[in-house]
Amino acid sequence: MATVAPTLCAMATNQTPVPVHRSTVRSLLRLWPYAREIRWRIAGSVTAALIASGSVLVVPLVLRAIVDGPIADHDLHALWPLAGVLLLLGLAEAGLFGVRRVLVARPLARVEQAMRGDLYAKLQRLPVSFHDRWPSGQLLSRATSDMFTMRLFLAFPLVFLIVNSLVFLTGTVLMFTLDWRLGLITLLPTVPLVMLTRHFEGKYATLARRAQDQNGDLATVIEESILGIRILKAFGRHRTMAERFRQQARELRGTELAKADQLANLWAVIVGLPEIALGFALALGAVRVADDELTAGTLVAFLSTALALRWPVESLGWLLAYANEAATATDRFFEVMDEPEHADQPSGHPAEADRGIRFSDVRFRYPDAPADSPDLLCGIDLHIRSGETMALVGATGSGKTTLTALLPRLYEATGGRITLDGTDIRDIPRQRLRELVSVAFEEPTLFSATVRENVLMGSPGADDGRLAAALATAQAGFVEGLPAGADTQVGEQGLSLSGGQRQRLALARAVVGEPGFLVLDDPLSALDVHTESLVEQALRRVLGSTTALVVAHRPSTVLLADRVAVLDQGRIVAVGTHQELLQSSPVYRELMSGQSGAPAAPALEGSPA
Ligand SMILES: Nc1ncnc2c1ncn2[C@@H]1O[C@H](COP(=O)(O)OP(=O)(O)OP(=O)(O)O)[C@@H](O)[C@H]1O
Repeated sequence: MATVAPTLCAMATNQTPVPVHRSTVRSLLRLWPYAREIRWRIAGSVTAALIASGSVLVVPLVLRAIVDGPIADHDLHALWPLAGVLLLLGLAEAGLFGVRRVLVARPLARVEQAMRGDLYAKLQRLPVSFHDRWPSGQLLSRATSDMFTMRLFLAFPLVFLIVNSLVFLTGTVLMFTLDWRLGLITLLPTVPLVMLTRHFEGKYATLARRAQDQNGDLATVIEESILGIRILKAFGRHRTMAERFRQQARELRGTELAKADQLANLWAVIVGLPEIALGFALALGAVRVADDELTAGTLVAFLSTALALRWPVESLGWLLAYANEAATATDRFFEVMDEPEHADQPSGHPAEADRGIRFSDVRFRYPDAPADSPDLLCGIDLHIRSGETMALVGATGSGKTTLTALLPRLYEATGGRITLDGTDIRDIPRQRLRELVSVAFEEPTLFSATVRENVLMGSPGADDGRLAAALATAQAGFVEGLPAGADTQVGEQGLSLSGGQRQRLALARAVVGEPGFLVLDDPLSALDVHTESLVEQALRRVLGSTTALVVAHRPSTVLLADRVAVLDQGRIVAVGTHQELLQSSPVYRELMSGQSGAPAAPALEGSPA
């Protein structure tokens, strides 16, 4: 038995991530590693769109030939071949735009799949502390709407930003070739347009980012409302939640309207200025045709070219807007992908010879804990001998769940070391560590899958015999009564099962792999007294062949353990058998008498202690 005097933990500082700002182009360039695989297809798509758009620019030249030739000469026979050329140009344009779409549609779906797969894998690898910080809706919107925005950018705006710029340049050269004076007039609005789009880009990028973040917040509210629907209804809080939803939706609508406002202003200028310039060019052109300085055919060709350039210029507004949205979506995607993962690095400490689980001067604080608050765990020293079951007791909020989460490295200890059979857990590859250490938490999470899949998650290779044994240990006989037995689908988060049933399946999942080390966080809390005692009997057999740490809120759970450790003010203040602690530890006595947030204990006669 050991008793340690509690002392207050030292303060530590909080860390917050620093946001990174990039230009639109730099952000979009980060998509290259994904787009590289289909670069030839994108190039093919650009080429097809370029030829199709180029064919539009040939039309004015054919028109000039028609006006100055067959029409001026009243020669109908010469008209038909030229009309045929116009028809062929139209067909080629339509066909090539179709080819462009075919070239990229499927490969881009693969790119999106790869990016989403990488994001999902990254989310799986990131530590629990990351998931504590990020609302799930923000992650959801990154994996869905942002992904869609990036794919659409690669499919359409990227291609047409390149194609339309080249068409604009070629068309401008053509207009200057036809008549440089008219060309100059038509080109005049370019200068104010360039300045305006630069100004627009900055403003629109801010709004696009805000809208995407608000989308994520909205997704969080919806997700919480659906997952927590029972609580909301039970407490009559659905109206409050609905108001929160409406508020978020209003904010998002406001931002979307502000975006539309910006785009409308830009569009008005982009469409308006060139039209005015074209009006002047038309007036000057008509005067010059009247003065015989220009042929009517050339004027028609010039005006058709200018009109053909309307689409490349007008599309600029929304192409830029879309590029901005894609850039912010890319930033949001890489904000997650850039998050550091904890590497499985060797600690450099020599392996200890002692077996079992050993916590040595282990410290921990949550990353988002207030800077002036003390560490939650501040020097945990505890040895659970090999094959021993140790109960962990402490007042509510004392950090018991947190301490157990350090063992499978769901959180990283901020100081000290934890060893399994003498090996520092940081020296054990994460995958292997989680095979060695099985966990069942107080709040049992089940996935939308069959009972079998949920339980075998704890040991993917296990056969039906092991599954049946684990279900028997957890007294989960109710599974046989389910419509398809172990192959019955349990709903999202197992909502179709009762709390006690879910808890038993989570327990079965923890024991199915016959783990060397077992961590149970109050595993029997949702069971009725009869089932609890049956599970205890079966669990005792499992605990006999493993080294276990069991968080105990109830005296009956303490009975499962060989020894008990008392957690108080961030430290283990006493370790011993139940009887020893009742005599020597005032904190334990207080906890067991139910005066410190823990349930009252009977005398616990007959305890294994
Ligand atoms: N993810 C988190 N981020 C920040 N603080 C947390 C987080 N999880 C828990 N805490 C805080 O850490 C403290 C200890 O929590 P923990 O769940 O470990 O206590 P516990 O002893 O298991 O409590 P209980 O007996 O009620 O289950 C609490 O004050 C809690 O608010």
